[in-house]
Amino acid sequence: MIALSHVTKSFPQGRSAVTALQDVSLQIQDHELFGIVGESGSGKSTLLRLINHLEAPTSGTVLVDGQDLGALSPRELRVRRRGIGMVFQQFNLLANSTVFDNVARPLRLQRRREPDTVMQMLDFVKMAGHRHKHPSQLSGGEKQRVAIARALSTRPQILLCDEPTSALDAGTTEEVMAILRDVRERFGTTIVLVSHELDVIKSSCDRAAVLAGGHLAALTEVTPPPLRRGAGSYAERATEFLA
Ligand SMILES: Nc1ncnc2c1ncn2[C@@H]1O[C@H](COP(=O)(O)OP(=O)(O)OP(=O)(O)O)[C@@H](O)[C@H]1O
Repeated sequence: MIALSHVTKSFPQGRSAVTALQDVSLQIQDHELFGIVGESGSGKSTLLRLINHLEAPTSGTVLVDGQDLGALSPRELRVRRRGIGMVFQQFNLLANSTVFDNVARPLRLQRRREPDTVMQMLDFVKMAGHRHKHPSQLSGGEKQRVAIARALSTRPQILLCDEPTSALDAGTTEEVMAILRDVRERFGTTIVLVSHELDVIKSSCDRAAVLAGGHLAALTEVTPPPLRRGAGSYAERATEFLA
């Protein structure tokens, strides 16, 4: 479980400070697909970065499975972070490495050579056939699928996704969201998904936090849409969309 309790995060700015999050308390359960929505600047990315301790809270506590990551030594934190994968809007793939090498990299950093694991992950995101290509030869959706495979290569219990579909068109967005739903089904991963796109959160999340100006404006169950976008025939989807 991820538990934030009365978390405030301020960034110094000149002589004053910007408060990105103000007294936020929430819990994310294991295996949940949890959304974080809000307008630009509402504190979504900051909340996500607090979970793997890329940011430290100014006050309050962030516990992951009961553990305060801020209390760990740098070495312990590095080990702990292996259990928390991350996916970004701009994919962050290494341009000079092949698809295979990009996915293998987190394992190599742990001195693990597991080509079978890399291929399993590439199979899972349906990119095995592209393993010898470089990122510049891929579409945006393909790059994001590779980035997801890379994040999964070390089998994290938690996957943090920061606007993973914001650089993608609608059809590709649904493909990537379908993969994230499959990740949760197949591996039981807890997924925290930041997006400003309400339909992305609506299509996939169990619950969502709504942020406004750094405050937790609402914490809500998400009711799935009657028909998932991308599911059903074109005629069904067109009728649903237009009705
Ligand atoms: N490292 C930083 N230094 C100073 N201010 C920061 C820093 N990171 C975030 N902020 C400020 O904190 C506030 C929240 O930023 P954050 O990136 O969390 O919002 P967001 O909801 O993710 O926005 P967006 O959707 O535009 O990415 C903003 O006012 C931002 O300028």
